Amino acid sequence: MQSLLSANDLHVSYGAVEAVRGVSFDIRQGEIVAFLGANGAGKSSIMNAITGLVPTASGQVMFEGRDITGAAPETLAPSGLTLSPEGRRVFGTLSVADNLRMGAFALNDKDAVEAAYARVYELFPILLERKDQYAGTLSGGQQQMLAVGRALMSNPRVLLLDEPSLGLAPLIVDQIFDLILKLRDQDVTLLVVEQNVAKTLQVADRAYVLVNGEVVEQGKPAELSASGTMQDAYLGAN
Ligand SMILES: Nc1ncnc2c1ncn2[C@@H]1O[C@H](COP(=O)(O)OP(=O)(O)OP(=O)(O)O)[C@@H](O)[C@H]1O
Repeated sequence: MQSLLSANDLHVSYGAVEAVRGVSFDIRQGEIVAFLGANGAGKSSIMNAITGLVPTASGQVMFEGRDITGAAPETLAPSGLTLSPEGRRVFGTLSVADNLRMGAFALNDKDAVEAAYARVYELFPILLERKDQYAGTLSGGQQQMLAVGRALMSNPRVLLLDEPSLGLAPLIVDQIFDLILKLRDQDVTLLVVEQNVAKTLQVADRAYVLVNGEVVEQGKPAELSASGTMQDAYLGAN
């Protein structure tokens, strides 16, 4: 399979804090790849560096054969790479439909926008039901669906999901993981950061385990679960 998104020796620093220390990865078309690790392991920093939200200190990020290191976030969505950030940052005083519309800024014709709405409303019927409601009045799970829906409005080929199940009730968590599988069936390649290790390993094709900003292990879920590294990663051992 062809490499779609990759990083080579990626470093991210915040002043003296070295959050990401020489991370390399390679994601191929059609894969669901997970980044796992304890709080502060550097997962969000990797996602944010890929999408230009935080500066890359050194290293290289490639997307579809192009060097996108340090590219501005607004240039990436039009090229097919979109992040659904941690914390469901929806605009509470805008309607559900208007929140979705913001995700479609990269689409330049009305038919494409309508098709994107139709796809998101089919994936999340509750958003259609609530389309005129202020996003701030949605439940946590619905706001998460809106955040993912907004990212999907740009028709990404690669979708980065940062902690999509965080703080959600078990039933909604199951829906989020079902959605990840459904999106893969729609040819979306997924990079998922998660703390819900068990669920994530049920859907992921491969995972990278991070400790203190470094990849300590990678492989297929069955290989990882069999080793003690995962446990160490979550206990914060290094
Ligand atoms: N804006 C920032 N300024 C300073 N330090 C930061 C900043 N963002 C993250 N860090 C630090 O960088 C390290 C990695 O954080 P990051 O958020 O990438 O980890 P994470 O694995 O995503 O954790 P979490 O699961 O808690 O979101 C942590 O030590 C964190 O405190």
